[in-house]
Amino acid sequence: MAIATINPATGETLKTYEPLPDDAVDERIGRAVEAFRAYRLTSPQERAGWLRAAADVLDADTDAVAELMVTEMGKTLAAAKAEVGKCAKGLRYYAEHGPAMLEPRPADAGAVGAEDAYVVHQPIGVVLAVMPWNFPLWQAMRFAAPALMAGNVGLLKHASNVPQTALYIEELFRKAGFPADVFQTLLVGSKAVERVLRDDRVAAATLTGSAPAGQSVASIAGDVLKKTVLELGGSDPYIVMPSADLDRAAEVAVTARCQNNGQSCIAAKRFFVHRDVAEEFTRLFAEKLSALVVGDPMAADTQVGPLATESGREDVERYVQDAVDKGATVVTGGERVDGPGWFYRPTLLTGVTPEMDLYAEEVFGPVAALWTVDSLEEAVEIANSHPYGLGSNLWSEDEQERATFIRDVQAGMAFVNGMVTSYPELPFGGVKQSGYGRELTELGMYEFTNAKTVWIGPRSSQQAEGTTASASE
Ligand SMILES: O=CCCCC(=O)O
Repeated sequence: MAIATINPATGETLKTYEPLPDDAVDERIGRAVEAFRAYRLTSPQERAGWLRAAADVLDADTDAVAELMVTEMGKTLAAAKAEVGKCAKGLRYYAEHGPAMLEPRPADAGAVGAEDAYVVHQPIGVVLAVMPWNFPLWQAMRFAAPALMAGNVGLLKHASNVPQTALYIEELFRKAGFPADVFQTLLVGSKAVERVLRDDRVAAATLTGSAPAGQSVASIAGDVLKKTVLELGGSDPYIVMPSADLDRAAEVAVTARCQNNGQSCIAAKRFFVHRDVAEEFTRLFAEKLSALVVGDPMAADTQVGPLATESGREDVERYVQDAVDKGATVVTGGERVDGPGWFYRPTLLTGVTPEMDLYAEEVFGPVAALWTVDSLEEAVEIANSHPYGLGSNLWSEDEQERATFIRDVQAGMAFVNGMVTSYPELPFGGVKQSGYGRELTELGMYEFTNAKTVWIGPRSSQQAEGTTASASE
């Protein structure tokens, strides 16, 4: 894919970039290494100051950066502004809590015959971040805020369709006053990732993206024995039981499925509804989906903008057509919007069966697949049969059902009476083919630190004194 800004609302190519040649990439890695030499010695408080300054820069740049994201990948302007706000909040969160997370953790020195023993989290160096276009600012910040707080330096290989946002992120950290080259954007295609990851000067990598991209990065990293964190696809279940507030569950279902124009790894994609309430929930869900305003993402009243790429819309169309060919029913939507841009109508499908491609894959667009089930156990069993295990949602007032869901659902995140959302204050990540490792909180921060065990014995002088004292007793 060319490195270019192509407006998904019009299909117009606005700006193209030549990828950085290999020697320029090598030179930037060298600069990152130099930056790390000094940056690792800065105090957590200094880094917190720069993170706070970055949040202030974002506040000031909100309108410009939000418009840039809308132009590059088509999310609505309201969603883009909310994303900028979330990034500023995340930066401030790690500025406030990061220093405490990095305090040495004392161990039981007496139990190990030491005078002092503790664990100290030290930065590991240059971390490569391979990031997707769907939350072009937040996904990068979800990595950068804890990683920079910990004293690492970052190299960002962003998705090829958001080059201007990628360049803005480098500028953001520069404007915030971080030392030079602590965070650099590499405008390169995905083929360049292997070379960067194999470079001895790069310590680790994080990737948010597709399962195939994750497999590729994990296998290269395995070959050179480097740490990786992978946040891959999701096909989150959304289970609705008879005790749920159906109207609220349907309202949130619409947001959970259509957020970001349906293009989120943590979007609810498979809806399991108990037979007793299936008809009513389906009616409410379809009614609310079809009421969504689809259109120009810059317009204030738009709720669903275009898909980010032409090929992305073709994929969605293929999944829906395949399901319909194999017997699924389109309750609402099921078609593109005529005219320029890559718009697709919010869609509800029922009658989904295992033969359909969307059953075990991820549909990256506003398409909800609904199953009628007879019990929570049945819902969880079908949900768990999917290769992904990122987030999961349950709507129920029943304590026993909640406990069963939390215990049995195979997912990195379980949300009850709400929709899966990332918060700077909560760990984020999945299991199975959704990846491994965690982002955010101290768990995320520690992924890219060396948890160094420190054991300090008594000083020789003390030992000698102790020996003399006991000899004279
Ligand atoms: O595609 C993944 C979306 C994650 C969004 C988030 O972190 O909120």
